[in-house]
Amino acid sequence: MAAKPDFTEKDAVHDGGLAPFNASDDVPAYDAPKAAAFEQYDGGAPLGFWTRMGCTPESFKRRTIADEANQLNQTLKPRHLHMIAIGGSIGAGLFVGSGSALNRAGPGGILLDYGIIGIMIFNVVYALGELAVMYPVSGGFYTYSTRFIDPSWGFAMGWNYVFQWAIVLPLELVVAGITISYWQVDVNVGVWITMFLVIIIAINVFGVLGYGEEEFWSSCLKLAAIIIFMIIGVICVCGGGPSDGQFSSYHGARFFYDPGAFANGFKGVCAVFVSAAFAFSGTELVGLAAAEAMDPVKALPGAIKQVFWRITLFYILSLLFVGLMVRHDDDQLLGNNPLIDVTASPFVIAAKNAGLEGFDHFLNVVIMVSVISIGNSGVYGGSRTLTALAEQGYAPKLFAYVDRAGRPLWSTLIIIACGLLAYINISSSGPEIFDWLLALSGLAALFTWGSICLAHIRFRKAWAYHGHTLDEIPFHAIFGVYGSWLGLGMVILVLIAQFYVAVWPLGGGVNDAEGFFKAYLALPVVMLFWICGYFWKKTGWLRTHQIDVDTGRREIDWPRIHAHRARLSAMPAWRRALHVVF
Ligand SMILES: NC(=[NH2+])NCCC[C@H](N)C(=O)O
Repeated sequence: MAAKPDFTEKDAVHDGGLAPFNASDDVPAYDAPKAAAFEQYDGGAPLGFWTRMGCTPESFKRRTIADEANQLNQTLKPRHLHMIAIGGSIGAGLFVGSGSALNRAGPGGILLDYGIIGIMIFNVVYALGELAVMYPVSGGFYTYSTRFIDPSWGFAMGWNYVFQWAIVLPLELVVAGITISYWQVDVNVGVWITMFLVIIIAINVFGVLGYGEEEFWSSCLKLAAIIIFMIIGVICVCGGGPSDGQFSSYHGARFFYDPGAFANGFKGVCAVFVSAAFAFSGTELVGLAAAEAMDPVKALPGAIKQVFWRITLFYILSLLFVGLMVRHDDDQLLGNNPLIDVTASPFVIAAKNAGLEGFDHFLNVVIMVSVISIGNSGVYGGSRTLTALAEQGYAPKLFAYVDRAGRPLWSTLIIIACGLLAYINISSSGPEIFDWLLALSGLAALFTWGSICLAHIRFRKAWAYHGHTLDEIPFHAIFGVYGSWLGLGMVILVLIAQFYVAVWPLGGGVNDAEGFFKAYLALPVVMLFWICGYFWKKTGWLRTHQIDVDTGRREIDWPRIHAHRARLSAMPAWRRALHVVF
């Protein structure tokens, strides 16, 4: 192993009295958890259980704990982070939206689309992990853009992220309401929307723990559903389906030949990138949640590795089976709205075609739970980012208020208030408005990911410039800076592909202005924020020598890391390879 890197002063503190390295630990344990103290005390006074849970009037008072940079709780356990990485914010985009994607691109096309976005997000999450282990983030990874790219761009990215989630919440509430109509209950969707909104408010009373626990269980449910779906898929494709269904004899990959692997050729593939991006968006939340974890340095690398499973199991394998079991020219795929009409879910259609009684109902429940969980992720992601913006002076100070239960009170309330937009869907112009919201949020995610990659690239450059070595980085992005270049390059290509279909849409001809902006609205929105940020902060692109890589670095327990690295390099190659993905 390489020589011990230059220690910072902070690290020197750790050189005495270290806990012995625990060889049975599978993930590196770098620094000691400092969570418990935040839980029990606030400004010196011990808090009661219900106050910490956010249920007493006392909980709503302003928190005044010592760590000024992070007033949030640090209570998420590794299991929460792991499940957030595996299944957090998977929902309508995958379960329902993939139907219209299949229709537009064909089974081979969607594999290509989701595969490309998958490789992109894989690199994004690793880049984010490397940065988050180095620099503790309190509530917003857009701060990496501020620090390493350009403060005005950081401003734009922060607000862009808040808006993405603020508009996703009402969207998910509507989808949840519509899942119920699958059972043909004769009750106005407004009633269901209200009910789901109340559920989300109730979860948020418990702050980050409510979010963590809800994501944990809903991800378990999603994981179970996907695994069941794939087992059924294997059986059906091999011909073991019920005798009254489509899969009673060997089926194989025939839909890849007839009607074909690609539906609209190259253009079809280009047209589906944004739907795929929408389905993947939220994967980056694990980096945000790290700020509220007990021991992020230990838990985050482990959680980040789960993203590989998320991409392969949830997206690639499940869509492979979808493509094997549903014809891309199946009329049922043409729902009223690509995301909102649950009957157009290819998972439901596959089960129906197989003649499996009841599976569609089960999937419908899964979809309903997932979309509520994403609504909740929306409240989480939006409120934390808004709080961080306020702390940095990029948003009104009011939103920096964190109460004694560790909840960013006003930011949470304002994002929940955006959920009320769901009711406009009930009016006749509702679906039209939703098309716009959807277009906005899918593309917006691409800007977030691109800037995470760019921030990582800039960080590595400045890191070397200031004379640091790679050994001083506790957790490395798996493909290093090349991974981030790949991620960034893919984001740019996808933006170009989307531009191409925005101008020359699938149906043929040239798009009108409305159609173009529907497909590309996020760009002017981001640009607007960027310009506002520029006039406000009056700063531009940061030169390498201007980038400060030392302030606010996490205290790292180096001897432990060295012990861990030594242990790793002593392993046989196959175990090291396994260690990369498990
Ligand atoms: N920030 C966002 N664009 N969030 C949207 C999350 C959508 C979620 N991935 C889904 O499949 O429904």
